Amino acid sequence: MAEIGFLGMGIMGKAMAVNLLRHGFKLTVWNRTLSRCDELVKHGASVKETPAAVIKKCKYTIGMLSDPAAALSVVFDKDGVLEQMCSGKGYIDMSTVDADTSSKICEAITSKDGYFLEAPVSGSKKPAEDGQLVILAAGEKALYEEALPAFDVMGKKSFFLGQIGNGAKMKLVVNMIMGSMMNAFSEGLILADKSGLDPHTLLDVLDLGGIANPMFRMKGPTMIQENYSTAFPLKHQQKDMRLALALGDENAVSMPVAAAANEAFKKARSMGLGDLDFSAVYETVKIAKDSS
Ligand SMILES: NC(=O)C1=CN([C@@H]2O[C@H](COP(=O)(O)OP(=O)(O)OC[C@H]3O[C@@H](n4cnc5c(N)ncnc54)[C@H](OP(=O)(O)O)[C@@H]3O)[C@@H](O)[C@H]2O)C=CC1
Ligand SMILES: O=CC(=O)O
Repeated sequence: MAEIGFLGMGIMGKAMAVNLLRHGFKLTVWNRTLSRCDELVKHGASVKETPAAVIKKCKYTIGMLSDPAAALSVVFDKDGVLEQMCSGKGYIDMSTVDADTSSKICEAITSKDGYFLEAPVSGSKKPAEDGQLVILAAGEKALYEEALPAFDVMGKKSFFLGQIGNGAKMKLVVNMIMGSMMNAFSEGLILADKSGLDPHTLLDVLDLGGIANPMFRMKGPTMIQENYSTAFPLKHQQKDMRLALALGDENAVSMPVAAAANEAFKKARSMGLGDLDFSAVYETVKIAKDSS
């Protein structure tokens, strides 16, 4: 089995890489903060000191980075992906970015005769650990097919959505809905509490009805306990709202609900909650309640 490169050992990258190693894939990994690769070595990964060195060694390489700036930096900066990209090699960016960022990366990779695929994922830390992600790929079909054995380990379902940008857009639409739902859910929890109802009973009622969903089921109990242990960092959810709103701008789609949700996530960031789980947006609603 050919060795796969993996750039970015954050919450998601690490979970996805460990899962691949557990299933017998050989990986060479890199992370900006190199010490974060130590745990991967214990699971059998090799480490290189630059993205370029990973690309040189591997037939194809996956990137899982925080945001557009990070995704671009890893490709274009000194010792980056582009330096060793050449014919026969592939790069798969699984970060959540906008279609423009993905197109810039695609153009640069293909100008070096390399293959490019964008493949953002739906699903958080636990689905990444369990290989239960939903993969939203677009771009070079041949690279998609080459990576399918790895996608089948990382995810429960992979979609090939056609031309570059479609995977990025699909991911932003999904996360725009998720961020808006999280805000409505937070308001509901407070409204129940303020009206003299038990929020736990609200969770039971929700779970039996037409709007039952895994997010309410998983996040509800921890939010009531004010436990925001990070699975999906709030700063990344706000980035996704911002990028989704920009997509709305481009297409003249009015999104007042998403715009309000974005404001709540911005407020949470200004309160220093950006590194907590995105469910910590609940704190912005609680403040209003506590001060009344
Ligand atoms: N967590 C989740 O539930 C999900 C996240 N996503 C998306 O996946 C991506 C990764 O998320 P997640 O793992 O949670 O994020 P983390 O914040 O845990 O990790 C971010 C990674 O990006 C690296 N990074 C940040 N800035 C730079 C830079 N300028 N140059 C090089 N590397 C950089 C970090 O390196 P360092 O360690 O050095 O800081 C780290 O490896 C994001 O786009 C996110 O929106 C998608 C689905 C679910
Ligand atoms: O991007 C986050 C997720 O849970 O999906």
